[in-house]
This record gives sequence, C-alpha cells and structure tokens, in this order.
Amino acid sequence: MTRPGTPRGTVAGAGHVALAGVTAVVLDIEGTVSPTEAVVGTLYPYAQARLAGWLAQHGDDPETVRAIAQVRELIGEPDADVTRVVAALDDWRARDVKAAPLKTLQGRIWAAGFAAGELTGVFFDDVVPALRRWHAAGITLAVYSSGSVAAQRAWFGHAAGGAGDRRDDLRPLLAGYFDLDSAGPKTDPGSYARIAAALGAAAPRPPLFLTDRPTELDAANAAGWTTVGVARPGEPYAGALAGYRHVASFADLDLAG
Ligand SMILES: CSCCC(=O)C(=O)COP(=O)(O)O
Ligand SMILES: [Mg+2]
Repeated sequence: MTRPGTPRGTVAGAGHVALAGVTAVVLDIEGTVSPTEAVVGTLYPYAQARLAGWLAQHGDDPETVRAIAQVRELIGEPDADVTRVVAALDDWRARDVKAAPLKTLQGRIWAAGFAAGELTGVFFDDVVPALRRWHAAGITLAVYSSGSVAAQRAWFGHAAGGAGDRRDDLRPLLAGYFDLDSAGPKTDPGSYARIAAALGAAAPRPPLFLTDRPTELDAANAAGWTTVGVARPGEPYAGALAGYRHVASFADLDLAG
C-alpha cells in the first residue's frame, strides 16, 4: 500500500527494502536499534534498585515532584505516599508499561549511571554502520522512544563497540530526540505530526519511522509518514509484522537513492 509522501520504493525480495527520497529517519530504540533484553534486563533492574533512594535524595527536584504527581494521578490516589508511588512504578516496570513518570525517573537514574561509567548503550551490530552511512548521505536522524530524552542521549552517548572498553558517542549523528513528554504517546498520530513539525526543514518530506511495534507503525502511517517495521529474530514483536513492510536488519534497508 502506498502512503501519502511515501518515497518511490519496492520491497525487493523477502526482507529487503529499497527507498529513494528519504530525507529523515526517526528511530525507535527497544527492539529496533537495541535488544529488548538490554533495556528490560539491564536498564530496568538498575533503575529499580535505585528508585527509592533517588526519590529520597531528589524528592524536591521539580522534575521529580512532577513525576510523583503524575504517578498519583495515573493511579487515582492523590494522597499516595512514596512507598505506594514506588510500588506503582515497579508494577509498571514489571509489565513494561511505558508510563511517562516511570520513564522520566528511570531516565535520570540511568543518566547518572552512564556518567558514572556503570552503564553502556547496546546496539545491534548493523545499526551503527547504517546510522553513519545514512548520516554521511545527508539524511537527518532522530530518535523517538518511550525512554526519556535524557535516557536517549545517555544511551547513544555511551555506545559499546569502541576498541577495548572505549565507548562511542553517537550523538553527533542525531539531530533530535523525542519522548512521551515532548511528542506524546507513540500510538497517537498527533505525536508524529509534532515530531515532523519540530524537525521542520530538516525533514522536507514525511520522515521514515523504523520501529518494532505494529501499533506504532499504524500511528506513523496515519500521520502520513513512511514506515518500515523492524523484525529482529528473537524480539517480542518480530512475529507481528507479517502485514507490514519490514526488515530484519538495517543492512537490508537501502536508502541510497
Ligand atoms: C535506552 S533509552 C530507554 C529505553 C526505554 O526505557 C524504553 O522503554 C524503550 O522503549 P521504545 O519506545 O524505544 O521501544
Ligand atoms: Mg520499541
């Protein structure tokens, strides 16, 4: 199905997609550029272990105050104490519910962890070469993730892959970062309209969105974006993209035109 603004392109064989005229690529993180296990299995426990301490130490920070208020509103308990707030946050973590206040607080804890050298950004092997290739071709690159902008910047700023234990800083490749606070829910077409507006002249055509989740592909398509699903073997949503144009690797995505 050809979407408005979709550049010329064909699906050349199973899992290979060639698109011409792409001026901007927006990237999901979990399941798309990075293994879900690196987020759910490493980042989440790291933040969970430090959450209560973080709230105790940063309880007066405006961002923390706002996040706690958001939790109380979402659970419908305006007088919930910190213990109840932590329990709600941990329940969302356990179910991988992408609740904005959870992502805000996780993001701050992770940013401190990256700065302390305790965390590393993990990417599928095909991702960094593709990002460098697309950036060199003049394509605008941005991130749209449930993870907070603070977490995104830290994740891309401390990428594994350098020689030895050196960390690569991929942020020079990125022109923008968008999350649930700055753009909105990933299943809302309006969020993609806000991102396109924010990218402005850096995205003269509707961006290409790369994500693992069908609901996000649907929302981006409804906003007139070009989309390609990313179905990585072993990832939770890999089997749900049969009805979508999709690739298993960025190496199978040709944006050279
Ligand atoms: C590496 S930034 C933290 C990622 C995160 O917390 C998350 O929930 C990722 O979800 P996504 O929308 O990128 O699939
Ligand atoms: Mg994802």
